[in-house]
Order: sequence, then C-alpha cells, then structure tokens
Amino acid sequence: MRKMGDHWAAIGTSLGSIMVLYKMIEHFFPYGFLHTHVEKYTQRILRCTNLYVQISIDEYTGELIDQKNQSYTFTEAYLNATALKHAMQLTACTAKNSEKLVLNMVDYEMTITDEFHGAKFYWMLTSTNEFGKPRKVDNDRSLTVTFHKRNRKLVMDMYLDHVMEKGRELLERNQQRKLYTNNSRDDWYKQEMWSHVIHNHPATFDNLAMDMAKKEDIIKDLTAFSKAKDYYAKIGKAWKRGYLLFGPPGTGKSTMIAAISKFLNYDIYDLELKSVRGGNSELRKLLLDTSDRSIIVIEDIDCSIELTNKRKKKKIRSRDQEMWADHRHGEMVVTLSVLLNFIDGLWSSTGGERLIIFTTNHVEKLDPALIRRGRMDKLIELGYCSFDGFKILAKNYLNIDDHSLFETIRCLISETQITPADVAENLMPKSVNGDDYSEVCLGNLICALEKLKEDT
Ligand SMILES: Nc1ncnc2c1ncn2[C@@H]1O[C@H](COP(=O)(O)OP(=O)(O)OP(=O)(O)O)[C@@H](O)[C@H]1O
Ligand SMILES: [Mg+2]
Repeated sequence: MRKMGDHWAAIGTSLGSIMVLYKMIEHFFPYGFLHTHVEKYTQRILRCTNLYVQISIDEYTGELIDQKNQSYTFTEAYLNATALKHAMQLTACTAKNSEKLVLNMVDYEMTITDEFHGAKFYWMLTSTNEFGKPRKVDNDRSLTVTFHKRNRKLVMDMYLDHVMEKGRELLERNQQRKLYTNNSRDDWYKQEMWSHVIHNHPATFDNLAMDMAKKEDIIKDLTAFSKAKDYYAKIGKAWKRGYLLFGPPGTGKSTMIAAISKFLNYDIYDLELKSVRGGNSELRKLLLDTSDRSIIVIEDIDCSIELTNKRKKKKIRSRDQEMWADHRHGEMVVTLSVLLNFIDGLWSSTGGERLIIFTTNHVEKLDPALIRRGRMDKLIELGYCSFDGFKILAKNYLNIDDHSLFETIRCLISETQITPADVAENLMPKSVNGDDYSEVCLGNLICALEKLKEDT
C-alpha cells in the first residue's frame, strides 16, 4: 500500500506540472483568455482543497511606485539561478552596476519547482491585479510560492530566509561596489546626501604588501565579523567593528580599505567631516542613510577631528556644543570620543553590519584613552616596506618570483625606510619596449634604495 506521504508528493508533483504546462500554454494564447478561465479555476481548486498555502512577494511596495521591494529582487535572483538549469529560453543583459553578462528567464518560464529540506515549492510569476484582468503596467508583478500547508513552519522558519540569503549573495557576486562621498547640506535639495561612483579599485589582499601574519589576522577578523550576526545579537551589541589604520603616507592605508571592500563586498562611505556643518542632526542623517554591509571611512582623523577632550573640562556644554567644538580656525570640528559614542548609540538601535575605519599618519597625536580596546577594535599599523612586501610588489608589477638582483635588494631594504608606494613607483615599467624591463626596474629600485641610504 502506498503511504500517505507518497500521495501528497504525487499531488504536489501533478500540481507543479499543471502550473508549468499552464505557463507554457499561456505563452501561445492571448493574455485574457487563459487568465479569465484557467488561472481562476486553478485558484478555486487550490482554495477548495485547502491543502496548499500561497505567499506572494510584490515587486513594488509602499506609497511610491518606484520603491522596489528588495525581497522581490533577491527572490528573482534566487529563482533565476535555480531555474537556469531547466529553462529553454533565456534573455541576456548586464546587471545593475556590473559589466558582467547575466542570463535571465523570460516571463513564461517563471514556473519553477524548488526543493528544500525534502519539501517542494512551486514558484510563479503572477500579476498582482485581480485574476483575469490584464496586466496594465510592468511594475505590478509578484512572485508567488505555493506549498503544502504541512510545510508552513519550514517556510516561515527557514525557507524564505534561505531564498533571501542566497538571492542576495548571487546579486552581490555580480555587482560592483560603490564609493560614496557626502555632499554638503547646502546641496541636499538638488542632490542626494551621498554621491557615488563605481569603485573599481584593483587592490586585493593578495597584492597588498604587508606582513603575512598581520594580513592573515585581518582576514580572519573580517570573516568572523561578517558572519557574526547572531553573536552580536546574543550579546546585545551593535553589529559594528572599528579599525584604526595608521602609518606614514604611502604605506597602503587607502589601498587596504579598497582591499577590505572587495573582500567583504561592502560599499565604502567616505565621510568628509569638514563638509558636515549641520552638527549632530546632519551627521545622524548621513550615518543613517548608509546601507547595511558598508564601510564608513574617516580618513586623516588628525586633520578633521579634535583629538583630545581638553575643552570639555573648561565649561559645561550642551551635547551639540560638546561634540562640535569650535576649532582654532573657526570651523566646527567633532571630537573623536563623542563621535565614537554617537556612532555606538546610533548602531545599537539600528542593526545592520558596519565597519568603521579611521586612518591617520600620526597615531602619536591620538589620546590613548580614545583608542583603547572596545572603542577601536583593531589597531593596524602599516609600515615601511620589508623584503617580503617587496616580493609581493615584484610579483604584482613584474610578475617575477625571483631574480639575481633580489639579494642586493634584500640587504638594502633592511637598512632603509622606503614606503611600498615608492617601491611600487620604481617597479612600474616606464616603457613597454625593451627586452628585460624587470632588470631595468629592479636596477631603478636599487638606485633609489642606495640614495636613501646615503641620505640617512
Ligand atoms: N602596502 C601596499 N601594498 C601594495 N601597494 C601599495 C602599498 N602601499 C602603497 N601602495 C601603492 O602606493 C599607492 C599609494 O598608497 P595609499 O594611497 O594606499 O597610501 P596611504 O597609506 O593611504 O597614504 P596617505 O597616508 O598619503 O593617504 C597605492 O596606489 C599603491 O599602488
Ligand atoms: Mg590614504
């Protein structure tokens, strides 16, 4: 005797097949005909049998017609990837903010059977209009999933989260990162708070010249942070992490930020504090307008932030005055300690993950109390170029792992202080002609190192 479960599976499979067949037939008939008849009765049958539950995700939500529902976008990406294996007809286009060609299914192929933890799910692209009415505009679509009611808990607890997560991952893999800079408040009426450009920086951790152990430690820290949503929620802390990058000019602070952005696939918000003239409220608006999974960067904090708290002791100030202390040049300058408190408070209540990176060339100017653990989670020193650093740059710029001149460079580099930027500058071939430009470039570097040695 067949088990009850087998019957349900058979019914599910048949319904799935009917839906697929229906969508294919629909392609060859006038729109109204099938919608007024078949779909209406299918829905009635489903409602009468009362075994199946449907959930719809609308393409647009809210008051504004152009407010695209992110869940729809993630689901669409997930279903495209799931169904590409079976679809017979595809369309090709470039994804938003990407140069990569992306394949999508044409509409009538959007009846997809998905499996998750042994349960079957039937997805359809439907119109949010009343059944039977033709679709008037292109932006009233929904993705509707039909599943057996016994799987309700699985859907609520796991399946929908799984679809969103996978969809988001797939989209991010194809997208390019953006670099945002804040606009002055005077311009907000004609443009957004943040302007952005596509961030195509070639830096990666592989081509970053720095101590290997330090590099691996940072990669581990970033990986742990990006996966620690539940952990941060459990300990009741805002899901954010603060890095302070310090070192002389040309040691790779900005390059590392680009590498982190690529590694985590996060956008960068380059916050220019000098353009923030409207005090707390402006800063709050700017910070709240950053997206989840982003890096907020404040470069050269010794130039844009009041580093000590001496002023606070002079007289009692209001919170706004305290934070935006009058700078000696008459500008409003935020104090680092209050900025950190402000950010803590803001993200305790909002949630999404943010990495906050400060950079400075003068770590000695910072008040040690302000950089103690907990306020800045990680202090990362980027120093002068070591021989290991040089080897990474030689591989990048000249594509060589070894050369007879390496030994000379190893000795000289240990006796001098040269920045990775200066090493990179010397290793850059000045012309495309010439047989062995590696030899020429390494020779240039040796000259530069000898000159540095003489000067010191
Ligand atoms: N550690 C490094 N690894 C690889 N390339 C580097 C490194 N440091 C510097 N460079 C090269 O030098 C250039 C300048 O480096 P970068 O702008 O990252 O320095 P910085 O530390 O941010 O300097 P500043 O303090 O002036 O802002 C980069 O474009 C990159 O090509
Ligand atoms: Mg820099």
